[in-house]
Amino acid sequence: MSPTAVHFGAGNIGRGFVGLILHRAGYEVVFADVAETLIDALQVTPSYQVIEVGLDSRTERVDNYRAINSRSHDAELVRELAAADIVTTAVGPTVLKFVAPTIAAALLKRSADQPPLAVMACENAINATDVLAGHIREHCSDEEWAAITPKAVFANTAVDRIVPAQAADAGLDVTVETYFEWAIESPPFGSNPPEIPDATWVPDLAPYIERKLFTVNTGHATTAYHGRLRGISKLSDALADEQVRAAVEGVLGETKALLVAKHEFSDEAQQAYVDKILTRFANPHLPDTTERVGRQPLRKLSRNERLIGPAAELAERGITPHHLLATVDAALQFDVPEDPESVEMHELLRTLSPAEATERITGLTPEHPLYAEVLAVVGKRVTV
Ligand SMILES: NC(=O)c1ccc[n+]([C@@H]2O[C@H](COP(=O)([O-])OP(=O)(O)OC[C@H]3O[C@@H](n4cnc5c(N)ncnc54)[C@H](O)[C@@H]3O)[C@@H](O)[C@H]2O)c1
Ligand SMILES: O=P(O)(O)OC[C@@H](O)[C@@H](O)[C@H](O)[C@H](O)CO
Repeated sequence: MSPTAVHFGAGNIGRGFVGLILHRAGYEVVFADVAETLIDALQVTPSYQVIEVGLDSRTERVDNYRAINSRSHDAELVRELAAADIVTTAVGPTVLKFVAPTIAAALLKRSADQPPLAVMACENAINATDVLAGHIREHCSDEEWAAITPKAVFANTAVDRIVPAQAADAGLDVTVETYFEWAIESPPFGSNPPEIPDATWVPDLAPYIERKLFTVNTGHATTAYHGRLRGISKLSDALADEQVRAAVEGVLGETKALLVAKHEFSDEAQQAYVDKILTRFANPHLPDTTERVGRQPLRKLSRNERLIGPAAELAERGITPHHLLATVDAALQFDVPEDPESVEMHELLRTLSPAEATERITGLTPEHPLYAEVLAVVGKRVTV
């Protein structure tokens, strides 16, 4: 019988990356999602395709999965999780708090004789699994938490594969880039890591997740926000624009300086990583958009995220990150009525003073060396 992995979030990265890699590793994947139509489709469709586009394009078929509606079938999901080998998430960092109660209930129900459940959040955020574990902790009494901890292994991960929003007529099939990396910290598992041949096991995740978030995602966000300001919709077209490209190379030069100073990456190795990423963004076969990549600007402008995170650390080292500040300015102008965070951001810029908006949006306070620079940028966009 196959081992079982329950995966929360059957969206783009869920089907196009985490589900695929777990399937390849021999797991029966149980997708859990709140989107009824998606779950209904998975329940009646025995397989879907992952279409990798770019150099070495190929198509893979994923089958041997089941699907559970996590909104209407929580009890069934708790039973499934209590018996599973792995649980992963790709729901978005702000949604982790909503899946935590179900995982907490399953761990309480799980027999102490079973091997521990491997818990791995696959979100674009630093230490997302620790955040999930924190939410699970909030749902437990001290006694319950003490009973749960031997029954789970919490491991942080960094996932990297560009999976754009899919065409309306794609069904369950997912178009993705050919590149992928799933880095998982190995120490929490001791000598017993789960069998996932495509994973990269690392002794310390911090350099990997920071390099990923502050290079791939900082560069991506910069392409999206500057591209959108110039009226460009397709991500690869945005990077082809001379001014956008200069902005992206500027921010990646700044984050390179930080990453090289902070971690054991040489200048050459980090530049090679940057160059590779720029070719990934430029992939013309990938139908990615500035709207998707810029989504949820309040999350992206928050204190430890891809823009303010590295900018703040550079300022703490005495460097003014002019290019990152220009991207913060472009992000504050991201105006997409269908994106609730974009709407909320403009509401904040309409109703708060520059100081209030700076603290509320970026989490920076007046003592921080970056504060004055960011206040000046926010001040230009406040319309009170
Ligand atoms: N798309 C990418 O290129 C990519 C790459 C790496 C990491 N990520 C990260 O993966 C996560 C998901 O991104 P995505 O692009 O797949 O988004 P997506 O919107 O395609 O998928 C998210 C899925 O989560 C589901 N969901 C929302 N709330 C839920 C809940 N309470 N319980 C269960 N399911 C719920 C949604 O219905 C949706 O199907 C994000 O953290 C993102 O940053 C995305
Ligand atoms: O998913 P987000 O909103 O955090 O960021 C948007 C994109 O930058 C992101 O999804 C990338 O495509 C992905 O992180 C590549 O690995």
